[in-house]
Parts: sequence; C-alpha cells; structure tokens
Amino acid sequence: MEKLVLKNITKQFGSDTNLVTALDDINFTAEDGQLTLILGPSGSGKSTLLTILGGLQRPSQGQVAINGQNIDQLSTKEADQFRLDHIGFVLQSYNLVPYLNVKDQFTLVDQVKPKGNVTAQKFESYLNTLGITKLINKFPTELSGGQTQRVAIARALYTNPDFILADEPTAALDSSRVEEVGQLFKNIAVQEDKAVVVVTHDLRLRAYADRIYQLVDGKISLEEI
Ligand SMILES: Nc1ncnc2c1ncn2[C@@H]1O[C@H](COP(=O)(O)OP(=O)(O)OP(=O)(O)O)[C@@H](O)[C@H]1O
Repeated sequence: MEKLVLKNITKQFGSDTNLVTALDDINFTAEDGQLTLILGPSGSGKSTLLTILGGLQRPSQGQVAINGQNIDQLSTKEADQFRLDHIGFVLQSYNLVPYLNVKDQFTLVDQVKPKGNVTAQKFESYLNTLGITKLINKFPTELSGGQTQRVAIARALYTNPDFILADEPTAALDSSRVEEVGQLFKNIAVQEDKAVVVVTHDLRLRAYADRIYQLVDGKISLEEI
C-alpha cells in the first residue's frame, strides 16, 4: 500500500522579489517495507519536504496523504496526536531536552505517550545497535555530535511509529556508524514493514535504499535503481 503520498506539492516562502519556491510541484510516494532516500544538495528543499510530509508545516499547494488520510484536513490538535501516534521524527536539531539525561529522554516520551511504545527488549536492541547503552546516564551537553544523533534516532524509534522521517540522520557519524544506522533503518523498514524516509546529501546511504529520489532546486525526480 502507498503509505506516504505527496501530490503536486508546492511550497513558497516570502513574496514579490523575496519569493522563494522551495518545492516546485512535487509528486512523491514512500511505501511500507521500504527505505526511501531523498538525495539533494544543501538548499534543495529536503527539510521543507520532510516537514511537510510529517505535517509540521503546510504546503502552499497540493495534498499530503498518510495512510490514505489527507492530513491537511486535520485540526492542529488532531494533527499533533496523529504525529505522536504514527510518526518518528529524527530532526537536524535533534531536539533532546537539555536538562534530562539520556534515560529520562525516553521516560519523558512515556509520559507524553504512555501506550504503544517499543518493548524493553526491542529498546535494548536499538540502544545496542546504536552503541549508546553506556550513555544512558549522560546529559546532552556530555555527548558528542554523533552520540547525540544516535540518541535522537533511538528516541524516534522508541514510540514504535508506523513510519520514520529522518533529516540528515548520519551527518555527524563516521563511516562505520553510517553503515550501522543505514542497516538499522533498512531492517526496520523490511522486518517491521514500515515506511522509512531519509533526506540527506550523504551518498553512503545509497546502498540501503529501495527507492531513491533526487531533489534539485525544489524539483524531484525518481531514480531508476
Ligand atoms: N521558513 C523559511 N523562510 C524562508 N525561506 C525558507 C524557509 N525554510 C526554507 N527556506 C528556503 O527554502 C529553500 C529550501 O530549504 P531547505 O531547508 O528545505 O533545504 P535543504 O535541502 O534541507 O537544505 P540543508 O541541507 O542545508 O538543510 C532554501 O532556499 C531556504 O532558504
């Protein structure tokens, strides 16, 4: 089934001489069981696309359908709940809570969303794969960029989301970590039958992709692979 669909999406910022067309008539599909990669240089519109896909901002034109539901028609409150229940975001800013240690980043998720999160066993396996088990008592200021990134990935997976949207999830990682994260995303897509969408300029992730889109100057094209 087509899980995430963008239909004729355009996004513009500003007006008149300051008008920027960040996305220009985008058509895009991501399916369950697949890792979909969107590759593009800086400024090509990747973050804009991902945040529209997850309902964090609205398009100027076009439709966003998730699980067959047009999310533009949801109220703000409904959209917030929908995101919490269904979407795992890995954002470039990581969004870790500065005054909570790593363990409590997850306790906080439990408070906001008490049900449907991953089992303790699965959580352990994510921590293990991401190499962050020993960091559980550290605070964000004590983590390196790569460690922060891996905690942010674990937190996105923790809610057991139907689909995962990741913005440059490997930017701060060395090659061996990139392989682990690429393989982890791929396994989650295939073994858990989820739609995983990664926007990146990191070509090292190509090896794990089932579908690759190229985004250049706000225009998208599907690569034959
Ligand atoms: N809130 C905003 N207001 C004005 N312009 C914006 C806004 N958000 C994005 N843009 C512009 O839209 C274009 C696409 O930006 P976007 O951040 O989506 O690109 P990107 O491919 O994610 O870049 P990067 O890899 O550097 O994060 C850029 O020209 C950017 O300056």
